Amino acid sequence: MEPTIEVTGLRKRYGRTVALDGMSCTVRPGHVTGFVGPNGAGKSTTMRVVLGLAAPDAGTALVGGVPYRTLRRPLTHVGALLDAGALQPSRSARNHLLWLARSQGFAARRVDEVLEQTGLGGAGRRRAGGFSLGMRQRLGIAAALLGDPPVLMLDEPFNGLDPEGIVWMRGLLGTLAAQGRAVLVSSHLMSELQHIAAHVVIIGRGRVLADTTVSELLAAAPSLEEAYFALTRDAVDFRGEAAR
Ligand SMILES: Nc1ncnc2c1ncn2[C@@H]1O[C@H](COP(=O)(O)OP(=O)(O)OP(=O)(O)O)[C@@H](O)[C@H]1O
Repeated sequence: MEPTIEVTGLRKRYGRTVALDGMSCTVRPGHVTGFVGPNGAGKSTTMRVVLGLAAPDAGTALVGGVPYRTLRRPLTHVGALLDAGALQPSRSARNHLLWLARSQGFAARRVDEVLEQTGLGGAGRRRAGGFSLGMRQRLGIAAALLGDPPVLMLDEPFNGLDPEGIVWMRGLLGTLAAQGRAVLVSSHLMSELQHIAAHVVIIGRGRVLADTTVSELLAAAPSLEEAYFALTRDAVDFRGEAAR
């Protein structure tokens, strides 16, 4: 499977709210692609549509050229971190991952590998409900890595991480991309993206405002943050909703 995410002409309304308004972009392998935009711009909705968790009103979303729902053993194709809080609180971290692994026919050994890889080796038997936000993020990453997928889609993976966790996450994302995977990372932390992303898709009000390399943006603006502000000035969702 070619590690790509291709989104074409996605439209999605929730009642009167236009969440996606013709979203199109392609995420390619070998580098981290940053996915940024103001609150409510449509980042999570795009990711949910790619994963088949929300149905678009129009348009297509393909992973490696096919819709996610047609993938057999999907975790071997796409690893996703959408909501790190989405776990059974009474289950241990290890059992949470074992349950996922069994559903996909992975060996239990793989669970221990991803626990180690995410720094949770010593916490695997602790109740996930008692985890800090940063630990939940790590557990969410562990789940995303379980199937060793060529495509990763991570919604705000830096959330809740302490400084050591942030450095670790930077390194991990760089390694995953260098291994030839397609890595899509949404974040509001422009300075973080400037560190790790080679490509950025900037969105506003459900559509793409810029889909370009970080170096191209930095050639026109002193920082990624300033480039972002210039592009999104008129696309702040909850303050501009009436203008739609
Ligand atoms: N299930 C839903 N029901 C109703 N409205 C929704 C739903 N999901 C998303 N929306 C709306 O769709 C728009 C896009 O939301 P989305 O969560 O995709 O944005 P986002 O870019 O991820 O924002 P944030 O940066 O705040 O996480 C918002 O106006 C949001 O309120």
